[in-house]
Amino acid sequence: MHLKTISLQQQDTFNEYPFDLPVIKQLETFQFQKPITIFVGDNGTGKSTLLEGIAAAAESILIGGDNLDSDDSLEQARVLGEALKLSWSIKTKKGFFFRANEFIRYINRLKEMQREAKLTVEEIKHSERNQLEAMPHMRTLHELQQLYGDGLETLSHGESFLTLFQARFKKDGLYILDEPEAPLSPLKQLSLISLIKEMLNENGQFIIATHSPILMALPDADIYLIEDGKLQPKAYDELEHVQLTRDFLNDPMRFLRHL
Ligand SMILES: Nc1ncnc2c1ncn2[C@@H]1O[C@H](COP(=O)(O)OP(=O)(O)OP(=O)(O)O)[C@@H](O)[C@H]1O
Repeated sequence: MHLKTISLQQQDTFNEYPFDLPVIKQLETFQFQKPITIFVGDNGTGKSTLLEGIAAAAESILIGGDNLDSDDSLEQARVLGEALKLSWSIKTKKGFFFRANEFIRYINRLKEMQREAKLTVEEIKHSERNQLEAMPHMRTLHELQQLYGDGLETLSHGESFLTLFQARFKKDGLYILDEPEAPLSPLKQLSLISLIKEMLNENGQFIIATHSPILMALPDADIYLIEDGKLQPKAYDELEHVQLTRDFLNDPMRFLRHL
């Protein structure tokens, strides 16, 4: 465990986003008790906002390796981050903040980088230019290959996501994951659970917002439901996400005939 508590410092005004959100207004101090903390809640309850604020305050890097300052869409997150006070057992700089949309942009950027490097190497090979000019591009290709294997170009978003996670997980990291299930099939969500379990043995800490009943079942996680602006500890079986999914799968028609 790295991050122990987050506290919201006194604000002058609570009538503007993000401070107007009930979950932020009522935050006071929240204590992380276990290496995996899962935030659950209906759409719009503020899970992403909360995670973004924590990521900003923790100075997390984005999955692409940039810091949060480089992303305009995270401006309010930075404001919230400044209002949050964090306490650590040992502060870590390792880990990352993951958001599905940003990840897809990042994967596309990597693929583009690889494509361009390949093209440039080919061009130089078949030209009169000094062949040493190809070196930096070959280095890029080599580095991408080392990190992500041979398949980066052809992997789907879901496949590259897991490859990338595997490549990026480092010992002692703090991982803040906002709906990591987004590109993943149920089977791949199980692979993600297995990866997360491995990282727990490497002293990883995970803070996850999810709608996935599969990820909510991560063993030994603390689950908090955001409801009426409060963060309420819940057992897996008490969660509406789980109950509703279970009931639906048991008898889809029971639900569908009423829609
Ligand atoms: N930049 C913004 N400016 C103003 N309001 C915002 C901004 N970003 C989010 N909100 C509002 O804050 C509320 C909480 O949004 P947030 O994305 O944190 O919820 P969420 O629980 O993650 O939702 P979901 O499960 O749908 O992803 C929503 O009502 C949203 O419209």
